[in-house]
Amino acid sequence: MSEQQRTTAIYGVGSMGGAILEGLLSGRRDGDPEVLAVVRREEQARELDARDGARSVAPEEAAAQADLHLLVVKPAVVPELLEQVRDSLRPGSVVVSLALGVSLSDLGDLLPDEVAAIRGMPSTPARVGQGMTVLSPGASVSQAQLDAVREVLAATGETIVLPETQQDVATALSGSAPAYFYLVVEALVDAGVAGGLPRATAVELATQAALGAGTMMRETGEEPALLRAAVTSPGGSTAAALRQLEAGGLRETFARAVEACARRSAG
Ligand SMILES: NC(=O)C1=CN([C@@H]2O[C@H](COP(=O)(O)OP(=O)(O)OC[C@H]3O[C@@H](n4cnc5c(N)ncnc54)[C@H](OP(=O)(O)O)[C@@H]3O)[C@@H](O)[C@H]2O)C=CC1
Ligand SMILES: O=C(O)[C@@H]1CCC=N1
Repeated sequence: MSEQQRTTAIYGVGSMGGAILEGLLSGRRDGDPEVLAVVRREEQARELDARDGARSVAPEEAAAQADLHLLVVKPAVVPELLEQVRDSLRPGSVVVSLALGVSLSDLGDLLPDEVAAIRGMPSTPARVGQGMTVLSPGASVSQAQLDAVREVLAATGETIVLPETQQDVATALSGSAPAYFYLVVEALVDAGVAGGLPRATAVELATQAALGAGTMMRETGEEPALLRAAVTSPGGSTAAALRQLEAGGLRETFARAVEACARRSAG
């Protein structure tokens, strides 16, 4: 995949594929190739064609034209899609499967030898350039191909390379994890409303607390436990709240949630 002429195709523009597409489009510079999108519905194709920088194409056309193929269909659709496009894929191109539980071994069985495969796990904050994609490259992926994939995905947020054996638990801490944080904010908002706050105010306060806590962790690099201790004044309100969360089994509940998520990813 050359640095200059890199065409990306996205197969499946649903929740996750749509988020990646938005991230890629917002990072697109003048002169960059269009992002090719493979969708099934006419109406969705028309909407995409109306977007600057995107073009809907048939699967075989995407396969023949793109250097980087991002599969963002449901896991069960991956085999039939690759069956459809495998003979059109160009040698030297890279397929990144972003589907839960689809292994490098599965991809190897479905792809020609001269097409490299990467297993990945993205997250929906890709839509606002704050995603994380966990990448596990197959044995035939060159450093140049991996670098090129990371460079394209940079428009959607961070990337990290991990061994495939860590993909299932990484999914529990990354791809699925935004949902846990939304649930926490939802629960806080409901509690705030019960305490008398207008809903919009409760949403604003809880969202800013989430954003502030995330930014503090990222920018200070401090252990979360230390940051939490700094909020917890002796004999104060935070200590009273944390005691209730611990009594409610928060840590054990998260441990079980992560185990269940990883188990589901492992199939
Ligand atoms: N949602 C998330 O946060 C994350 C999802 N993923 C992975 O992303 C993948 C998609 O998940 P998600 O976006 O949530 O699911 P969605 O159901 O929202 O999206 C799937 C999309 O694939 C489309 N599709 C189905 N078959 C084809 C086909 N043959 N060719 C082209 N498009 C097709 C569907 O189109 P139509 O609407 O017409 O049926 C739909 O738009 C899954 O494999 C999931 O594991 C990974 C990490 C996070
Ligand atoms: O729930 C799912 O299966 C997908 C994979 C990770 C996040 N969403």
